[in-house]
Amino acid sequence: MGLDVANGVANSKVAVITGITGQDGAYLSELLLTKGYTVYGTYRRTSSVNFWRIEELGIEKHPKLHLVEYDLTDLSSSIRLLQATQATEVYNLAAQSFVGVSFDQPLTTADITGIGPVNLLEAIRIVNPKIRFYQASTSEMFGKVQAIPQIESTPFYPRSPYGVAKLYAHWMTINYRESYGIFGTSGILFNHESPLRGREFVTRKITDSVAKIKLGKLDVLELGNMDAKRDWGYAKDYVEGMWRMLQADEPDTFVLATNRTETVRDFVTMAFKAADIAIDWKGTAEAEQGLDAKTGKALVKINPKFYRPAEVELLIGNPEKAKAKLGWAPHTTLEELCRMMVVADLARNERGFSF
Ligand SMILES: Nc1nc2c(ncn2[C@@H]2O[C@H](COP(=O)(O)OP(=O)(O)O[C@H]3O[C@H](CO)[C@@H](O)[C@H](O)[C@@H]3O)[C@@H](O)[C@H]2O)c(=O)[nH]1
Repeated sequence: MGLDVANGVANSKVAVITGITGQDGAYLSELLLTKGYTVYGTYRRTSSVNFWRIEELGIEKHPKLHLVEYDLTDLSSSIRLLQATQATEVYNLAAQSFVGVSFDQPLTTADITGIGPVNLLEAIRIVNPKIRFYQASTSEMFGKVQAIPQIESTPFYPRSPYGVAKLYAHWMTINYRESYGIFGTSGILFNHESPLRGREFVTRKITDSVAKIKLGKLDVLELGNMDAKRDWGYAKDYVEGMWRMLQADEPDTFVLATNRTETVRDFVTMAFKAADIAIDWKGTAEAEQGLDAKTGKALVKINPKFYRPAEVELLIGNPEKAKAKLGWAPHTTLEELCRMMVVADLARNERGFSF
């Protein structure tokens, strides 16, 4: 039994976190280890598995962190995982999580992101129905939003194969809760970012590019739809919310968000500002450019290849329920988050880091 550092008591809790190589998997592992959990973090066999995130957090050699090869699309693998680990909590963070890719790979996305979680729910039903299950649902399920701001009861209207797949898994979690009494909780998380974000997502693409431009390693940042509005929070705040959801008395559905929305363009301006570069926006629609206010040099351009077949134009969530029932609130402003990411990417680019 480990010592729960936060509460000073013995902790025999065992968590399985699928998707340990991702941003949320890394932060959640760090959080649960500090709480004394034994953590089994799963990763998928690929030719180049990369643990740079848990290495950056310095937890890759933690004695209570075990890395396990596992495939979410395989039921027998899911059953063996729960039997072997004796898990008390399962956090399903594994997914094909890039919205843009889901338009090119809709069936793979459906398999991993939609049906994958049902393998875990079935495994829980078979191995130990008392295991608590967290499903990483998403604000992408709101898609073409039916109300502003979005809350737990807002009707869904997904706009991507990824959003549709996530919605299936979301309802299956609720269905297993209602049908079999499984503690299946779904967190509808709005966009959450950090220095550990992958560069395929827009915020990190921006902060990494801004750092490269500042250091003279890149001329121009090319983006798609800069009018899209997102409710961006800090991933570290959000994994705390996931953990709180599984400590509640009852399984439920919760929105985690900041209740503030900004355009991609605003985030670009903010990121350049964090690197002491002022941007002037010129032109309209496809011809829009961001110019260096001092030199007039083009630093940002639209490239239509980054547009999506269908777009989610506006997301903004109200986390009132999580606040009232879980005592959860975001603690990091978008300006602080953006600056943290730019500073990290400046340091990384200076030392030639490439993830
Ligand atoms: N990735 C990317 N997005 C761009 C670009 N240019 C504009 N965008 C716009 O930036 C917005 C955010 O894109 P992403 O950062 O890729 O995130 P997302 O599509 O909102 O999805 C993320 O958040 C979801 C929660 O709402 C998550 O579920 C999902 O896995 C992912 O983390 C989208 O409207 C996208 O069209 C670009 O060059 N790259």
